[in-house]
This record gives sequence, structure tokens and C-alpha cells, in this order.
Amino acid sequence: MSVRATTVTLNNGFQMPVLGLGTYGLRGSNGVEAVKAAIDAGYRHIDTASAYENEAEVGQAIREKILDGTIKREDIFVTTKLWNTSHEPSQVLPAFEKSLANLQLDYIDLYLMHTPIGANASADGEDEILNEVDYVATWKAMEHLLKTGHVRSLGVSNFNSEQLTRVIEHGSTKPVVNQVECHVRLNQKKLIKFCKDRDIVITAYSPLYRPGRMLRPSEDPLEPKHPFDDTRVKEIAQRYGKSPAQVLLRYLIDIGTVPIPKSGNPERIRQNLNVFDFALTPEEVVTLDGLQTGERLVRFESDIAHRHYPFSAEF
Ligand SMILES: NC(=O)C1=CN([C@@H]2O[C@H](COP(=O)(O)OP(=O)(O)OC[C@H]3O[C@@H](n4cnc5c(N)ncnc54)[C@H](OP(=O)(O)O)[C@@H]3O)[C@@H](O)[C@H]2O)C=CC1
Ligand SMILES: O=C1CO[C@H](CO)[C@@H](O)[C@@H]1O
Repeated sequence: MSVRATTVTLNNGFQMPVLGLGTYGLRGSNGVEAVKAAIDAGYRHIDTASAYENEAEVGQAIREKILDGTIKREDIFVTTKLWNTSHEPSQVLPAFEKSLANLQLDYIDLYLMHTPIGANASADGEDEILNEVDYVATWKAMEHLLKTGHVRSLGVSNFNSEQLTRVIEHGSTKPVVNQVECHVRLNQKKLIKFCKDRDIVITAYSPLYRPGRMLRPSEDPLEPKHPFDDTRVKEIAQRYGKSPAQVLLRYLIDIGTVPIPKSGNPERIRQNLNVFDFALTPEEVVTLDGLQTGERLVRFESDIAHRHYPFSAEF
């Protein structure tokens, strides 16, 4: 039996499944196979980005699953993102067309500005030199993409509340989504409330707190364990006969976000979607709120000096 995520209605009327597959690091044939396994398991929401250099793999997997009759194009919600080096308004359309060509799809469901930080690529393409392009100008250029008919919804990623406010004030289209890091250690309660009040959905990236990065346990006894090993998470998991990963994903859904866990492993891909047959009690949500430390995994440290660096604001 395949499990399906329910959907949330975006502020422009389109529907987005409340759980998707993250694809950062899924490249080549492994990437194609992972996305196909996800579609077979019932995923109908895939998150990629031009920066992940795997749009072609994601597109190929989707086309193969359309060709074999598993899905129709309209059944699946595809997100990709505009990278920092294409923030100049004149570069937005070419960057979008490149993503569309890589994906080989007629349209993209959701196009996100990946961060509010503009940059120029160095001559050899190896480095990024920060520039002063205002993300509001980039947003206005993204709005023109709606007229092409090749994108349904626009959103942002890694934006703080002040930056969202500026986009809402100066733009003519409201972002449907703000995709930000969100997990039990950084539960983003204030940003979630701020976005909910403005009918903007929070997509939760690194929802599992990237367990892979902690495969070699730290020797520092003071360093907190991965949330998978937290007694509170393990107890709730045991209560429902679920894994710690499933509890962490259910928590994110129950606090109103859309998690996009990445996995390249078919068993874990299926496991991560299998979170729609239970829900946490309000008390369990409060217990998991207790894991909040405010720790951020993705910090964009080399961009801290940029005037639009997003993570200096409170939320
Ligand atoms: N907008 C942005 O700036 C950003 C967006 N993202 C998006 O969010 C997605 C998810 O975030 P990501 O940073 O990848 O981190 P996640 O929190 O999704 O963690 C991914 C890691 O978890 C492992 N894993 C997956 N499922 C399980 C499970 N059930 N049990 C144990 N381990 C598991 C995976 O290993 P394995 O593959 O072996 O299963 C992988 O190592 C990205 O792939 C990307 O699409 C991420 C970062 C920034
Ligand atoms: O989307 C992303 C995936 O993770 C990367 C590395 O941490 C981030 O830089 C990027 O924003």
C-alpha cells in the first residue's frame, strides 16, 4: 500500500503536498533512482535547485514515471530555485529557462529565490563574490516569470521576517512559501506564526537535522546527541511504533510546516512518507518543543558581511 501526503492550499489557490523529497546531494543514476523510488512510494512533491546540479536527474525520473503510467505531470509538485549568482534582474529569466531546460518539464510548480544574498560568479566560475543586488529587484524580475506560463507559484528561501515584509510591501505578488531550516533544534515558532498570519507556508529544510553529518560521534561529552538519540524522541517513537525520524517529521507537520527530508535509500524514503497514520498529542508537541536550542546547521558563514545576510535578525 502506498502512503500519500495530504496537501496544503497555497495563498494563490494551488495545492502543495505537506511532505516532499529533498534532493540535495542526490546526483547521477543514484539521484534518478531515488526520485523514482520516491514517486513509487507515493511522494508527489520533489525539491531541487539549480545549485544542486541535479535538475536533469529529477526531471528524468519524473518523465520516466510519467511514461510508465505511474503519474501524470499534474500529479506531482516540483520546486526548483534561483541561485545567488543570478539575482541581477536581467539574469533571472535566463536562469529560470536553464532550470526548465534541465528539468525538461513544461512548467515548474514553485520557483524560489534560494537566498536573499546576491553574488557574482568569478571569471573561472569557482568563487562567488557578493554583490549589492537588492532581493526586492530580483523578486520583481521573478514576478515577470508568471507571465511565461511556465511557473505556477513563486516563493523565497532563507528569508527572515523583515525581508519577507519588504518583499510583501514592494512586490505585487506575495510569496507562497518561505523555505527555511526547521527541525526540533530550531523549530522556528516565531517565523511560522509570522508567516501563518500572512498566509505563507513554511517549508522545513534539514528536517531530520542531517543525521549523516554525525555518523562519527563526537568525542566531546558535552556535545548534544543527535535528536534521534534523545530519550524524549525515542519514548514517543516507541509509543506509536514509529522511528525517531518519523516522529521528527510528524512534529514538523503538526506545528504547521512542510518537511522535505532527503534520502537516497529506498527503505528510508518509504519510511519518511509513512507518517500519515498518527499524530502527536498537544502534550507530545510541547515535549518536543523542549528540544529547541536555536542551533542552525546551514549558516552561510562566508556571507555574514552581506547587508542582506538573513540570520542576524531575531527571526
Ligand atoms: N533552501 C535551502 O537553503 C536548503 C534546502 N534544503 C533542502 O532540504 C532537503 C532536506 O534537508 P537536508 O539538509 O538534506 O537534511 P535532512 O535533515 O533531510 O537529512 C538528510 C540525511 O538524513 C538521512 N536520512 C533520511 N531519512 C532517514 C531516516 N529515516 N533515518 C535515518 N537517516 C535518514 C539521509 O541519509 P540517506 O540518504 O542515506 O537516507 C541524509 O544523510 C535538502 O535535500 C534540500 O532539498 C536543504 C538545505 C538548505
Ligand atoms: O540548499 C542548500 C543545500 O545545503 C547547502 C549546504 O549546506 C546549502 O548551502 C544550500 O542552501
